[in-house]
This record gives sequence, structure tokens and C-alpha cells, in this order.
Amino acid sequence: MCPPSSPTTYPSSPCDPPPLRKGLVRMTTTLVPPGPRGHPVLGSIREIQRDNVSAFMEAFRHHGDIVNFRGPLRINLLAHPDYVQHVLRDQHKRYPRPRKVQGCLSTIVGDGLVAAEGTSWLRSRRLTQPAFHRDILRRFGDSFTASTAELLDGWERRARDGEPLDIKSEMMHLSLANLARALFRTEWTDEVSRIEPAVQEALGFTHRRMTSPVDPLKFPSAARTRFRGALETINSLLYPMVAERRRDGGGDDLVSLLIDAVDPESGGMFTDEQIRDEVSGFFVAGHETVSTALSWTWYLLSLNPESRRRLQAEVDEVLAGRVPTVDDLPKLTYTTMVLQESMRLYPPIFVYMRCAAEDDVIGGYHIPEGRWVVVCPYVTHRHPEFWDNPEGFEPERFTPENSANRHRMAYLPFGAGPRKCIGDSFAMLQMPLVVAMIAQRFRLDLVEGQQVFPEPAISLRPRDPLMMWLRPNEETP
Ligand code: HEM
Repeated sequence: MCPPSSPTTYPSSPCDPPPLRKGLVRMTTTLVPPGPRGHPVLGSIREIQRDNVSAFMEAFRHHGDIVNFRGPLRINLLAHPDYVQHVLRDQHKRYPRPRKVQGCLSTIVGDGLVAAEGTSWLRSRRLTQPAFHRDILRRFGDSFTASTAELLDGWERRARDGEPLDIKSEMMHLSLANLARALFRTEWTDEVSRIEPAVQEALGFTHRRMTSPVDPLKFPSAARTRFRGALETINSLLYPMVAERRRDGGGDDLVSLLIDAVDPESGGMFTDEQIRDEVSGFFVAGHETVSTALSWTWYLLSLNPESRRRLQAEVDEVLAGRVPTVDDLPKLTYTTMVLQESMRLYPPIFVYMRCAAEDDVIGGYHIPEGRWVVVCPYVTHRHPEFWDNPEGFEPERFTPENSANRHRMAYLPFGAGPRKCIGDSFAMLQMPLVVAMIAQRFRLDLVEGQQVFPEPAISLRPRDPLMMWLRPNEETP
């Protein structure tokens, strides 16, 4: 178990259970869900550590909607949307995050929204939620298009020189620039460029902590030293930025909104340390997710020329060559559907971990107290009962008519229930603007002969650099 770095104390139960409420379903069966036999001692741990998404997909194909994995890592995979709804929404209080996951995350983000549980999470969510309202986020549209325009100006020369680009890295820089501008509304280019590798380092180490049976933070190593250095870098950059915002006052950036936020229930406000925790959480949760979704979108469009042509036609018709604004978003419907379909096939956050706080029954099977349950949107997004041609790229699935009768939990790239992503509107405002602007000026073609593999790390990103040719778009005036 990873010890939480924050002074939070946990009750003795395996995953910090809420008090038992009367009338909840009691265990009525001892039936264990089906699942792979695995190694007699290690169970399926090696397969899961090697590539958890493939292990989950394979297990779903063989064993169905609920799967039991044996071994030191006892987990139950839930693939059916009804079961997903049970855990993430209907009975969410009985399924907090596992303490190990919570503890590992809190080493980076302290007691911020991303890691907090219970009353501390609720308070954070109440204080933070108003800043993420779509009407507030609209004000960042111009910043997003400005950073995208800067990026594309740099691409012109690369296109003229016939140089291919690593789109994964370009989308990383762009999503970071957009996030930083919304958070601080200022040009902290140098500071922000130092946060990026520090967050990557911290996330990489955290991923190893979460998947390793022995906590690497407990033993001296070069990786641990780098991790601690990364945390120091994050703190040394964020604290002065927050302090400066507090001193200046009156800003309309997200950090200023958090500084001014008042909890409607208690009248309390965030301290600088709490704002540091929230902001580092936004870097952890809102940077690589966006860049990963954008990277897969360019990859999928390059493989599907007809979809790319439709997207191009929409962009040309709606924008007629001008820079998009947030008012154009309702008309960029196909662009939005392309992004939705890309996140169906490659959901950036591909596992949501929870832990049964008490015995339960799901789908007629016994879920014992302390059992880790996993929702894997990569699997649920391919469930053949809910998706025709699940492996195909078909943005038209997301027209209002085609989505009308779909199970609400069959598609959940932003999660579901009270812990649903707070940044979903932020992402769905930023990404269509970026895609429309790039499509206006360039066509991106995958460099021939490249093998592209998803890598289930902190996000489900392309494993290697994603090299693409830039072709200037003749339609651009
Ligand atoms: C394509 C982009 C994004 C995707 C796919 C995504 C996905 C998710 C998912 C699935 C969760 C819930 C995980 C769980 O239930 O265990 C989540 C939570 C969260 N996300 Fe996002 N996210 C994205 C962008 C963002 C952005 C841009 C921000 C902030 C600027 C953000 C901030 C957060 C925070 C703070 C949480 C924790 C919420 C809570 O526990 O109350 N995300 N995200």
C-alpha cells in the first residue's frame, strides 16, 4: 500500500467506507464471477501489468460482463453499462477509490479534488465547480485560438521544408499552453515549460507506484530522487504564481476564481496550499488527457479520408476561412462527433478504479468488501450489445438520433456519477476549436509504414512519437 503523503487518516476498512445505510442490498450469494485461471500463485497480475487494456478486453471477450481476476491483485472488471451505473452512480458511496490509488495520487495533488474523498472532496468540488461552468469557460475561447494560431504559424515553415511532425508532442505543448492560459491568463512560458516535464515525471512514477506490488517510494532509487525533484519543481513554480495572483487580485483566470471562491455551505475559502493542490490536479488531469484525445483524432482522421473530407467541408462552410469562436461551436457538429468517436475508441482515461466498502452483489455475483472493481471504458465502449461495428470509426453514431436510445453508461469518456470529470466542458470547448483551426490550414497524413500502438500508461496514449506529414490546405484563403 502506498502511504498517503497528506495527513489524512483512514479508518481500518480497506477503502475508507462510508457509514452503512439501512436498506442497502445485502450479500445473498457466494457466486464468484467467471474469469481467467491465470498463474497458480500470481493469477493474472503479469498480464495486467504488461498491458491492462488488452488483458481486460480479452477477459471480456471470453468471460462476459463481469470478470474475476485471481492472484495478488484481486479485481473484478465490470463491462456492462448497468454494472457501471451501479458502481459509479447509483451506489457510488459504497465504492470509493482504493486507498492505494488515492494515496499515490495525493502525493502529487495533496488533498485536491483529484485525490480527495468524502467531505473534503465534496467541499473542494463545491468550491471549484462554479469556475468550470460553460459560461465562465467561454471567455477562454480566444486564448485557445491564439495559442493554436501561434502553433500553426510555426508549422508553415515545417510544411514548406517537407518535415514530418510528431503530432503527439505538438498536441502536448498546445494543450499545456491552453491550460496554462486559462489557469493564469498570462505568459509564463518559461515556468509552464518547466512544469510539463515535472508533471510527466511525477505521473510516470505514480503509475509505477499504482501498478507495483512494492511501493517504489519506500526505497532509495534514482527514480525516487527524480520524483521528489519533480514535486519540488511543481511547488516552486506554482506557489509563487498563486501568490502573485492573490496579490494582484481581480483576475478573470481560473486561479483568481478559485482564490475568490466561497463555499456556500461553510463560508470557507481555499488557502494557497489548497489552490496549489487543485492546480496541480488540473495539470495532472487536464493536460495529457486533452493532448491524447487530439492525437488519436488526427491518427483516426488520417486513416478515414471520408470522415476527414466531411470534417473539412463543415469547417470550410461554417468558418469560411475566419478564426473560429465559441459561438461557432454549436455549428461544428461533425467536428464534435469526430472527437466523441475518437474518445470512444481511445478513451484517454481508460480505467476507473473503485473499492467495495462492504459486501455487495452485482449481476448475481458476490463482490466482497475490499475487492477492487474496475470500469474500463475502452471495453464498455466496444460492448457489442450497445455498439454496431465496435472497432469501426463512425462519427455518425453520435448524431442526436443515433444517440437517443443508447444506454447512458455505454459511453463515458469523462466518467459518470458525482466524480465525473469537472473539466469536460473545458475539454469539449477547447478541442473542437483546435481541430477546426488545424483542419482549416493543414491536412495531416500518417507517415507511411508507421505502426501505431496504444500504450496504457497514465492515459491511453500512442506509445511512440506519432509522425505525420503536414500538407498545406489549398482551401485556406
Ligand atoms: C479529453 C479530456 C479529458 C478526459 C477524457 C477526462 C476524463 C476524466 C475522467 C474519466 C475522470 C473521472 C475518473 C474517475 O471517475 O475515476 C476525470 C476526473 C477529473 N478531471 Fe478530467 N478529463 C479530461 C479533461 C480534463 C480537464 C481539461 C480538466 C481540468 C482543467 C480535468 C480535471 C479533472 C478533475 C479535477 C477530475 C477529478 C474530479 C473529481 O473527482 O471530482 N479533466 N476526468
